[in-house]
Amino acid sequence: MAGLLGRRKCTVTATLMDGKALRDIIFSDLRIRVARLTAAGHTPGIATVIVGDDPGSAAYVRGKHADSASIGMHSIRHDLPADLSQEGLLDVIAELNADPRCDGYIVQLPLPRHLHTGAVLEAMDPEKDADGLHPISLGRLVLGEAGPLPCTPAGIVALLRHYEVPIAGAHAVIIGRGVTVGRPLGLLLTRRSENATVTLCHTGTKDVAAEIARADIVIAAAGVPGLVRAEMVKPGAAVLDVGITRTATGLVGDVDPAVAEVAGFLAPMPGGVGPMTRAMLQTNVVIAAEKRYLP
Ligand SMILES: Nc1nc2c(c(=O)[nH]1)N[C@@H](CN(C=O)c1ccc(C(=O)N[C@@H](CCC(=O)O)C(=O)O)cc1)CN2
Ligand SMILES: [Mg+2]
Repeated sequence: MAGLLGRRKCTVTATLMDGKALRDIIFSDLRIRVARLTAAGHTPGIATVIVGDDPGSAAYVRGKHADSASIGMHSIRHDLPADLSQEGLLDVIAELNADPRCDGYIVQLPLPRHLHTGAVLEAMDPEKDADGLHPISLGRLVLGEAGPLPCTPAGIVALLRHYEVPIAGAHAVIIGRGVTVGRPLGLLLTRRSENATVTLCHTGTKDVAAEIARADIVIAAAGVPGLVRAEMVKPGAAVLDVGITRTATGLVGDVDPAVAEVAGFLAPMPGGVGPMTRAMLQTNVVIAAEKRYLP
């Protein structure tokens, strides 16, 4: 806990939600499933598409390939120049849609501003949508039908379940309405299988602190360093930090470390939700391959 809380004297009450430990458990299961597919004649494959050279995005993509190698999958990389045209990107998407070695793929977000993210996601084969961000996948989520789930929201629900945080009947406050986290997480937590009551906060929310104070579960995905402070949090609440801001001194989350003195559960950044995002991506690809190649 010293790394999390620095040198301040404090009394930690929160159970740390260890995303790396849960990721390792998930990867052990995926290794077995990948071996089964390989024995059946098809080694599953993931592909990534990244446009431009943003160092953060490049690091996430490297992580995705390292993860797939570690569970025995093969992977395909498309590292494309920042000035790539929309047509050029759609050509790569069409290639991956047709490639039988690729069971699932992602387009790393955000894309450069001149590219139309919605049109790119829509051009993907929904059966190969490893991120759960295709409009058909999001529509299935709205309708409560089976389909790939967006990785960060799915990872958050898996963490809450693993640590037996009560979700049904809980009041969950999500801060941030982005398409990769906040918006689909609201849909996920309000499914009958989760049954939470959700408040989705955003830049138009009048009093975010008042919303946080009422929450049993707080998910901070705003990208505002230290947004959630100890005095805002209901004692015993579960707090999950999804925010990542790159500063001169390193990465900073949306949750002030002193929250660990008040919360019942804390998923810190790093080491909480991030590794679960990675685990859910590999899971989505293995599921896609199983659907295609196992009876
Ligand atoms: N196509 C997608 N783009 C983006 C997604 C996504 O799910 N699909 N999510 C984020 C980036 N992301 C994966 O792509 C991602 C973010 C953070 C982490 C992570 O492990 N974070 C670490 C801390 C960061 C670090 O150590 O460098 C942690 O929390 O422990 C993994 C994946 C936006 N784009
Ligand atoms: Mg754009």
